[in-house]
This record gives sequence, C-alpha cells and structure tokens, in this order.
Amino acid sequence: MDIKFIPAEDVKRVLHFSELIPQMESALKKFSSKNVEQPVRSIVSVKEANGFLGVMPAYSSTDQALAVKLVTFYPQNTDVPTHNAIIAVFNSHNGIPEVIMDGEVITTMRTAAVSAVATKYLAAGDASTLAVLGSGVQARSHIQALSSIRSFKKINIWSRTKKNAEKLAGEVGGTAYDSVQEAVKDADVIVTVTSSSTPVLMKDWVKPGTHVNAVGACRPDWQEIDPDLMRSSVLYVDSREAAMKESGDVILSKADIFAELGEMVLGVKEAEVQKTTVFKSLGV
Ligand SMILES: NC(=O)C1=CN([C@@H]2O[C@H](COP(=O)(O)OP(=O)(O)OC[C@H]3O[C@@H](n4cnc5c(N)ncnc54)[C@H](O)[C@@H]3O)[C@@H](O)[C@H]2O)C=CC1
Ligand SMILES: O=C([O-])C1=[NH+]CCC1
Repeated sequence: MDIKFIPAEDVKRVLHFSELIPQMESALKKFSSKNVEQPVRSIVSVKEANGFLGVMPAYSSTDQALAVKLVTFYPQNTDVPTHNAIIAVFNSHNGIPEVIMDGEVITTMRTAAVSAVATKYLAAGDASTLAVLGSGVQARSHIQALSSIRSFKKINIWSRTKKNAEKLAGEVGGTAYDSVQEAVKDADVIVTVTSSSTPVLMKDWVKPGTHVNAVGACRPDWQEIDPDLMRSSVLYVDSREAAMKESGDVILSKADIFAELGEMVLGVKEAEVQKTTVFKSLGV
C-alpha cells in the first residue's frame, strides 16, 4: 500500500479562497440536495481537557470521493493550535487508502469560506463595517475570506484579552474595542469566533438587518449567541441534522431553522437580506 502524505505547507500552497469559496458554494448545494452521504459527526469527549475528537466521514458518488476528517478540539491549548486534524482519502472504487493530509489548514480555511458564502448572500451589498468577536485562528481566516466578498471600510475587533484584539487589529488595519457592545454597534456583518460556552453577543446590541456568522459553540450545551437574537433572526444552518444534534445556540433557544445554506444557494429558500440573519455554522 502506497499512501501519500500531504503536509500543512503543501495544503496551504494550493488552497486559495478565490477557488475555495465557489467550491464550498457548490458543496453546500450537493449537501442539501442529498447528493452526498454524510452523517452528523461522532464525538468522543475528552473530559479532562474539556475537549473532543470528532470523526467526520463523507462519500460523494458524483465526485467519486470517499474521505474522513478526524479533528480534535482542545480549547485550553496555548502553545499549539486548539484545533488539529488529519484527513484520510480512500479510492472510492476499491476502498484502498490513498492519501493522508493535514486537516488543520483545511479546517481553518473551509470554515471561513462557508461563512463567506453565507455573507455573500445574506449581507447587504454595501456592507461596510465588519465586527469580529475573538482573535484566534478563525478570526484571521474570516477577516481574509469575508474581505474577498465585501469591501469593508472598518474592521472592529473585540477579544477577551484586549492585547490580542489590538494585535489582530494591527495586522488587519482594524480597531480594537473594550466591549462587545461597542464593537458591534455599527456592524453590518458580525462574526463570532470564540471558544465561549455562554452567549457573548446580545440581541439589543445588534442593529436590524445585520448578518451574523455564528461559528463557535459546537456542542449541545454551549452557546455563543443570546437566545433572543437566535429566535428573532432568520436562521440559516449548514446542516439541519447537525444543528438539532450539536448546536446549543439552536437547541437551547428553540429557534426555528429557516433554511440550510445549500437550500438558499439552490434558490429553494429565500436569502432574507433585509432582515437580521444568523448563519449558525457547525462544520460539515
Ligand atoms: N463551525 C465550524 O466549522 C468551526 C468552528 N470552530 C469554532 O470556532 C471557534 C474559534 O476557533 P479558533 O479560532 O480556531 O480557536 P482559537 O483557539 O484560535 O481562538 C479562540 C478565541 O476564543 C477566545 N475565547 C476563549 N474562551 C472564551 C470565552 N469564554 N469568552 C470569550 N472568548 C473566548 C480566545 O481568547 C480566542 O480569541 C471555536 O469555538 C471553534 O470550535 C472552529 C473550526 C470550525
Ligand atoms: O468542522 C470542524 O472541523 C469543527 N467544527 C467545530 C470544531 C471543529
């Protein structure tokens, strides 16, 4: 058996948002048309670390693609990334493993690319202020991906540790804020990319018509968004099945899911641009 290994630097060299965003748009359509077999991931909790190992298999007969991502989330990591992953790709005709590749870069970029698809459809065309809550890996990749979809004049950043918000603001020409409320006040697009398990973004702070990409809180008892904001917004998800099993923001608020992003891209469901919208991302 000759299994090829593709390291992170090689994945990084060939992955570009300009190609990845349209690829994700296409993948979301296939997912919502039930053209892929992709069960909700299995999770093994690692209680001592407040973390988990997720197993994410998928098969697409049209793409002749059979693969699985194995991803860990250790939120307390400080010297190494909190998310680590590998992806194994099998030959879909004979089942032979062909490639094992780094999955961390893909997790970083794929997640932001899907939020970019949501933002492309759901944010106002003239959206000019982006607010980012969190200052880690996803904060950086979201600023890059979303900036390729809209021309933001202002990027407002809040993070639990002000120094980290200031560092990121310095990198991207943005402004660091002391409070979430100040950071999101004028925002047309908000991204929540924290490892918080309790709400950080409150309904009363969000101006009507804003689009929110809610990317953290991927466990059924974790929340990142005020339940009132979940209930009063038009709610989009990547996967209904996953949202009902994994998202504390959806389950605990009892908010109604309006559509999967793939249904919206297909035109089966409206893109409610004028209204306040939340895209709850879990990762597929
Ligand atoms: N939806 C999806 O497909 C994916 C979601 N994620 C989620 O996105 C979030 C961010 O991920 P990364 O940027 O990779 O992590 P990271 O570890 O690089 O950054 C985490 C950020 O959250 C902040 N934070 C931690 N605890 C907090 C708290 N209690 N309150 C407020 N801020 C807090 C940290 O200070 C840091 O700014 C995580 O919740 C992660 O699980 C990550 C990958 C894929
Ligand atoms: O899709 C993904 O890889 C993840 N979603 C939440 C944590 C990791």
